Amino acid sequence: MRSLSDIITGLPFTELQGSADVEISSIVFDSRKVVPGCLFVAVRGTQVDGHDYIEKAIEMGAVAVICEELPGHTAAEVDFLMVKDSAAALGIVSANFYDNPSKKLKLVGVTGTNGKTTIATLLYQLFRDLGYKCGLLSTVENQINGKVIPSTHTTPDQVELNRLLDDMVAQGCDYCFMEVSSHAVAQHRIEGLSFTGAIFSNLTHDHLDYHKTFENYLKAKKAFFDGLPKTAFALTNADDKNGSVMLQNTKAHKKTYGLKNMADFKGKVLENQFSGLLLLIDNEEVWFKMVGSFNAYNLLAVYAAAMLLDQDHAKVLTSLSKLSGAEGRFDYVISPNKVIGIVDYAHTPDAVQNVLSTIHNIRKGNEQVITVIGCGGDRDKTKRPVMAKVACEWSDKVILTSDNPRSEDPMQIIRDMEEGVSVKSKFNVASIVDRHEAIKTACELARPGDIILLAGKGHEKYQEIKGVKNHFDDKEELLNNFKLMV
Ligand SMILES: CC(=O)N[C@H]1[C@@H](OP(=O)(O)OP(=O)(O)OC[C@H]2O[C@@H](n3ccc(=O)[nH]c3=O)[C@H](O)[C@@H]2O)O[C@H](CO)[C@@H](O)[C@@H]1O[C@H](C)C(=O)N[C@@H](C)C(=O)N[C@H](CCC(=O)O)C(=O)O
Ligand SMILES: Nc1ncnc2c1ncn2[C@@H]1O[C@H](COP(=O)(O)OP(=O)(O)OP(=O)(O)O)[C@@H](O)[C@H]1O
Ligand SMILES: N[C@H](CCC[C@H](N)C(=O)O)C(=O)O
Ligand SMILES: [Mg+2]
Repeated sequence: MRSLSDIITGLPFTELQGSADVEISSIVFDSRKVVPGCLFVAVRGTQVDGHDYIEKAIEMGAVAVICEELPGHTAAEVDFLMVKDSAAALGIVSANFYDNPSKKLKLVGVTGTNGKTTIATLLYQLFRDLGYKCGLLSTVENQINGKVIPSTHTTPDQVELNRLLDDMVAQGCDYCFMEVSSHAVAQHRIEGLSFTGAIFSNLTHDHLDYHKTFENYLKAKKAFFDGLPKTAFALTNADDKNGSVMLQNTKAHKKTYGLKNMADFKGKVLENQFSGLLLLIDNEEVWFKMVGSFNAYNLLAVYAAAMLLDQDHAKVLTSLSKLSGAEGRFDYVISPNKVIGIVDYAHTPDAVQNVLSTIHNIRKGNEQVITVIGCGGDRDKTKRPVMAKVACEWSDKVILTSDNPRSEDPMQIIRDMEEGVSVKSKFNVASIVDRHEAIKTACELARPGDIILLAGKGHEKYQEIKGVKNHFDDKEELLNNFKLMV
C-alpha cells in the first residue's frame, strides 16, 4: 500500500483538502469500478464528465479524489486534490503508484497513422531474437516474454499501462516496445512515462472525427516528441512531409530514416515481390520476408532504432530478415486453383492505396484484382468515400461491405462509401452488406491467378454490430471458401 502523499510526488496541484496521509489501495477513474480504499480520479470524457460521479465513487468507498473542480458537497473524511488536468494527473499518479516502471526498462514508443503495430511488433520480435527479455503493447495484443495478454486499445489507459510495465519489470524485461496512438497522447495516457526513444512512421488521413482537423491530429503526434527527454532518441521518416515537424521542438537526439530524401539511415528497394523485399541497407543487400515498399519503411525504422539502441548491425540484419511482422498485415494464402487471397488491416485511404499499389506492382499482368472493403462505424466518416474511391481506382472489381458498423446503420456506411465511386467505376462495384456473403462472392468471381484483397479487419477476430462482438475472422472466411475452390 502507498499513501496519497507518496503517489502525488511531482504532481502540480492547486489545492489539497486533507492530510494526504491516507493509504491508497488502487487508482480508479471509472466510478463503476471503485473498490474500498481507492483513489478516484475524475476525468472529463467525450461522452460524460467523471466529475459527475465523484459522489457515487465516495459512496462505493473511494478515500481520496483528484479533480479539476470540487463537487458541491465534499465529505470531510475524504482527501480532495485539485489539479488543472485530471487526465495528466492520472498518468503521473499511476506511474508513481507502480514506482515508475518505465524508468526501470528501455521504453520505445511508435507513433504515426500507419505502421505502428508493424514497427513495434518487429522490434519486439527482433530484440527477443537478439536474446533480450521484452514487452510489447500493441493493437493486436500485449506480450511479456512471449506470454500474450489481450489488448483492448492500441495504447492502454494510464493505470493499465503502468501496471503492464510493472509486470514487465517484475519479469526482468530489458525493453518495452509500444504503440502511441494520437488518442493516447491527446488523453494523456502516456503522461509520466520515461521514454528511451520515439519513432514516427507517417501521417495521413484518419481520426478526424476525434481530432476535428488534420492540424490537431498532427499536434497530438508532435506533443509526444515535444515531451521526450534529452537522453532519448527521436527518429523520424525523412520522406514523410510531416516527418520534420516531429523534430521541431524536441530536446531528444534527432535522427532520420528514408528511402528517397537525405537521411541518417538510408535504404533502397532493389526488388519487391510476393515472396519479399530485397533492400539495400547500410551498403548491404538483404532479403526480407515482408512485402511492399511501405514495409521497406517499417523495416528501415526498425533497423535504425536497433542501431540507436546500440545493437550489432550484422546480427540485426540477419535476425530481421527472418521476421514476418504482425498478424493480419499483408497475410496471403493461395487456393488449390491458384487464386491469391490477401488479408490486410488497411483502414485508411493511404494504407488502402499502399497495399493495392503493391499488389499492382508485383502482379504479373492480366489477372483481376478484387477488393472487399468496408469502413468502421462511429469513426471518421470523411475517410469513407476516399477509401472507396482509392479501392476503385486500383482494383478491377470492388465489393463494398461492412467492417465494424458499431452503433451505426451498416447500409448508411456503405452509402457514404458509394459517394466516392465514380460513374465509370459503378459497373465494377457491388454493395453487399453481409461481410461473409461479400467474401464468398469475391471468391466466386475469382478465376485462377486472380488476387482477392480483404481490407480493413486484418487480425480482428470479431465484427462489432450494435455493441455485440460476433466472431468473425477474414482469414478463416477466406480459407473456408478456398477449400471449395478446386
Ligand atoms: C474516444 C475515446 O478515445 N474514448 C476513450 C475515453 O473515453 P471517453 O472520453 O469517451 O469517456 P467517457 O465515457 O466520456 O467517460 C468520462 C470519464 O467518466 C468516467 N465514468 C463514466 C461513466 C460512469 O458511470 N462513471 C464514470 O466514472 C469514465 O471512466 C471516464 O473516466 O477514455 C476511455 C478510458 O481511457 C477509453 O476507454 C475510451 O476509448 C474508447 C472505448 C475507444 O473506442 N477509443 C478508441 C477510439 C481509441 O482510443 N483508439 C486508439 C487507437 C486509434 C488508432 O488507430 O490510432 C487506441 O489507442 O486504442
Ligand atoms: N509504413 C507504412 N506506410 C503506409 N501504410 C502502411 C505502413 N505500414 C503498414 N501500412 C498499412 O497499414 C495497415 C495497418 O498497419 P499497422 O497495423 O502496422 O498500423 P497501425 O499504425 O498500428 O494502425 P492502428 O492505427 O490501427 O493501430 C497495414 O495493414 C498496411 O495496409
Ligand atoms: N476495422 C477497424 C479498423 C480500426 C482501427 C482502429 N485502430 C481505430 O480506428 O480505432 C474499424 O474501423 O473498425
Ligand atoms: Mg496499431
